[in-house]
Amino acid sequence: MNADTSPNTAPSTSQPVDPSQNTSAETMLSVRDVTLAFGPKVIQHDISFDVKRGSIFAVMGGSGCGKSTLLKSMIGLLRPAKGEYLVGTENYWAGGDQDRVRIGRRFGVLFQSGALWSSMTVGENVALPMQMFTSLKPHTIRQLVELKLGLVGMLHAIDQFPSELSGGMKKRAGLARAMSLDPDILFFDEPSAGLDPITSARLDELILNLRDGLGATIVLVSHELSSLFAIADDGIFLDPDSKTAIAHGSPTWMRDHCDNPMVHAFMHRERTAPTSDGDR
Ligand SMILES: Nc1ncnc2c1ncn2[C@@H]1O[C@H](COP(=O)(O)OP(=O)(O)OP(=O)(O)O)[C@@H](O)[C@H]1O
Repeated sequence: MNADTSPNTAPSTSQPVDPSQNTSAETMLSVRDVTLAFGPKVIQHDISFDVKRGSIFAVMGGSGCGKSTLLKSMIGLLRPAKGEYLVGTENYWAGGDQDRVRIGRRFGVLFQSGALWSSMTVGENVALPMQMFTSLKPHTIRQLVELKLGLVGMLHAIDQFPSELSGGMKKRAGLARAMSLDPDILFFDEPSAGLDPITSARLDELILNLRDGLGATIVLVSHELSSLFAIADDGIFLDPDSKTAIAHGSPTWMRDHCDNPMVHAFMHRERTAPTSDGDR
């Protein structure tokens, strides 16, 4: 991302920006001057960035800075106090509920826990969005479920219940369900949380395969540095003190070239001084 001031690409603040970003790729999601708040409590303000088609975009920052709040807002669970989200050319919050439901169908979400229905098999979990939102016939749904589970290496577990799965398998099954309706954008909340390093590395590989093999566009929240360096093409770093973005670029660029002390410390796993909110 360069410091271009065209409305499609420019962060509104003067944070350090990675100059190596591909600004010509199609923008799938544009976050424009967004402020997030719970009542009078502002969590982040004036956040702007673009997510490009076929890229992996990471929302980064220390604990409590507002990563999950931003993700929640991007998937339509929290209306921003100010600013807008453009999904392709559509303004997510500008229309009515029906418009939001329609646009939201273009999103697939993988929650931290996998969020599978415990009383349904893996196959039934993946089939559910298709049964709810399409008029596909049962045998077509079954074929699609098998396809999605095959993509994440979980076809063998189609008839198992979530309680029979390991943490990594639950994530994979959750991923298959997130892809159930062929979303334009996948959102992952801490995909590696709770996984051992090997399982986490396998999940990273799978996420890269989805990007490279299917051209998936992915937005994720993570503070797993090894995972961020391995998979993310672009990202934003949120600061809990100034309550806005303080760097914009790939995690490797932030690690190697960003001289903001907070970003540098985070990317190099250094301790920073406790802030007013305590030692995060
Ligand atoms: N429903 C809510 N009402 C009021 N404040 C909230 C609410 N949800 C989150 N917050 C506050 O918003 C801030 C950001 O929380 P959030 O969970 O988005 O941070 P995070 O960066 O995702 O943290 P972590 O990395 O620890 O998961 C925190 O101060 C939190 O207490």
